[in-house]
Amino acid sequence: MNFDIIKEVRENTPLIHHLTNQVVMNFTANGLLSFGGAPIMAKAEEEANEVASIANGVLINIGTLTSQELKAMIQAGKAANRKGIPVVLDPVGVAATPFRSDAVKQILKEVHPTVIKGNAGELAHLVEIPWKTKGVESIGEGDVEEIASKTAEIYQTTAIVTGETDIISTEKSIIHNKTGHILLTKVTGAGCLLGSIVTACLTTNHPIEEQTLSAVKFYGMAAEFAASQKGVTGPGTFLPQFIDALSLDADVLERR
Ligand SMILES: Nc1ncnc2c1ncn2[C@@H]1O[C@H](COP(=O)(O)OP(=O)(O)OP(=O)(O)O)[C@@H](O)[C@H]1O
Ligand SMILES: Cc1ncsc1CCO
Repeated sequence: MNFDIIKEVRENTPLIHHLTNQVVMNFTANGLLSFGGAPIMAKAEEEANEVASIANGVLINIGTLTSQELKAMIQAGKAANRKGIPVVLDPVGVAATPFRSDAVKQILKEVHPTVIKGNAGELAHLVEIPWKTKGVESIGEGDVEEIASKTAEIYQTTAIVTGETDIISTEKSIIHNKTGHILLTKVTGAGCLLGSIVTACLTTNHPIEEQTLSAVKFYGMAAEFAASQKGVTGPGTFLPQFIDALSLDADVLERR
């Protein structure tokens, strides 16, 4: 974990253009603000180019996708690629319907994501490995490393597969992260907010292995810290503590 990456995000407050789902917009904006970034939620095709061109990073999350939003995602992703700023793709629920699956194929044809992040079921679908899913959730079991490395290889990107152990695969390396807390699976959008935090970390000037590992590790440490706070008895009491913990220094979380 490279503490400088978290520090740099906070010094620079990168503007992150979110084309994300309706379920998690508010939670994501609050979580990113607490972490030290600047969120803007903008999903109209009419402004996709302009917003992406003033942003430092773009997050594309297809959780509640519509055909109109798909056009905006492609525009914003292409603008980000042209500008050379990071693009993170979170193919939420991609295995659930042909509409989502076709949409992600179209995005991947036109946009090159810096990182593809999702749970095992989502990324397994992208690399045609059979996996059990239930809506937006992954309920299967199997070789998660294979899913991560195939995603990285096929899409020439860095893959993050989230779960009890997060797996990061670049074209050259596989990294494991074990921080996290089971309560993250009991609140909606924990994966979605992580996508935003990963995007913010990608705006710093460090190797991608360090940026992605620092993001997932810090995020898991914040969850562990929040869950250990007095009065946390379940998902509802965990949430505000988690938002608070995202604003802390990494060494404070580590000393827990
Ligand atoms: N069993 C677990 N124990 C600890 N942490 C976990 C566990 N499962 C997932 N996490 C953590 O929860 C966060 C979200 O991962 P998850 O795989 O649940 O995302 P997701 O399915 O995309 O979530 P969502 O769709 O709700 O946004 C990650 O930081 C991950 O490390
Ligand atoms: C529950 C849900 N449905 C579509 S997006 C979303 C948020 C978590 O992925």
